Amino acid sequence: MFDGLKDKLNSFREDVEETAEEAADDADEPADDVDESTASADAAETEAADAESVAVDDNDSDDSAAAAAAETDAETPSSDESDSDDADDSSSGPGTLKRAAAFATGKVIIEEDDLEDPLWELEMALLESDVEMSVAEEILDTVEETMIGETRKQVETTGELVERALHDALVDVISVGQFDFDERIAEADKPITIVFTGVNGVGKTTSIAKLSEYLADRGYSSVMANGDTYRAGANEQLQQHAENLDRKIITHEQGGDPAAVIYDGVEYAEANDVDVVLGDTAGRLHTSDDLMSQLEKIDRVVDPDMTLFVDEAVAGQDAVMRAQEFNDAAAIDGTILTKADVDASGGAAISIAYVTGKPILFLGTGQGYEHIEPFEPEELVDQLLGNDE
Ligand SMILES: Nc1nc2c(ncn2[C@@H]2O[C@H](COP(=O)(O)OP(=O)(O)OP(=O)(O)O)[C@@H](O)[C@H]2O)c(=O)[nH]1
Repeated sequence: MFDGLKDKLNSFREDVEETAEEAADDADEPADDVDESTASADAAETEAADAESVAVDDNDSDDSAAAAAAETDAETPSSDESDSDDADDSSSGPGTLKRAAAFATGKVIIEEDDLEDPLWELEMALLESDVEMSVAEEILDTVEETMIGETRKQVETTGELVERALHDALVDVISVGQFDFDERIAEADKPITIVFTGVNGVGKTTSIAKLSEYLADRGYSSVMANGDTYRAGANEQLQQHAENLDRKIITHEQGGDPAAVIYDGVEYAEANDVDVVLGDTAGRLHTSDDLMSQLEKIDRVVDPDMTLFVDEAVAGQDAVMRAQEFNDAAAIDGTILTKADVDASGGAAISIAYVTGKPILFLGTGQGYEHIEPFEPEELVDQLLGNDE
């Protein structure tokens, strides 16, 4: 699950560790930066250093080459300005002095310049993983804030600092709006009505069945109500799950009023002491306006206790966009993200809560009825950072 994202976060950590090591080496060994003999370099040596400075422009990470180039540039009037600027930054600027002073007292500093490349790489990695833009920016800001200018005793390694920064940044965006689903169910007056929204084919019907089983495991009875009266075959599909699980199902004819079906589900639950009504809805109508006005009608007629949006993790940015649209139209309370077991990117899992302001409550992790897991932000982040092994 989310292995691609996991790899990318890991390479960010390695990048920063490498950069910090180089920075610490520079601070520790200032003598390496300046070789007196270079000051009297003849024309041939100057040429060689110029060649090096070109290489430095191509690859900023070679600080000692930049320092050598700077020294030669100082002696060579024909050198261009930008070369010496580069060198100043990396070898003799106030940053290096500060860093050297900190290092001498057993502390390490990571500066903005050190992080520029790794952060850029991280941003690209997050976007490639389908993390939504505003979410990626929030993560980068938190990581940068945590790391830059942080002077710390060497009891915390760079690796640990990066991990703390990534952990905090990811938990911040993933846990937006989080609440305890089980507690909400336990405390609510029965019957509780939960309506499921989302487009067709993402695992909505299967998720209703899984949730019915999840509730049964916790001692709650449930009835299914098929409010997807639009799609041919929807009754049969939910019926099949109800039969498999031995649950009562309420259906109307195709083309009927979805609000009326779910209303009947509530009446049935009240009359038969059933704890939870699980109401499916259409994932597609003639127009999205029709779809949204249908959801509004269900809201008016049934006043559900919870509206859960269902989408598949593998849809990435599309799932994030749809979550936003459905939330705008029907004020969702949370998301069930299916097919997490076959999603490498993790972008939807990282982005949906931040974008909608409503939490992911469950992950679908397979095709079996037992394959539904409460969403635990801390656990997911530990897993992404490889701390669960
Ligand atoms: N791997 C995996 N497959 C899943 C998961 N959830 C659902 N599926 C599969 O996805 C397919 C579609 O699921 P459905 O529940 O039929 O989809 P749906 O959204 O209800 O479709 P409509 O009823 O058309 O809205 C089925 O083959 C499910 O077994 C999951 O968490 N992981």
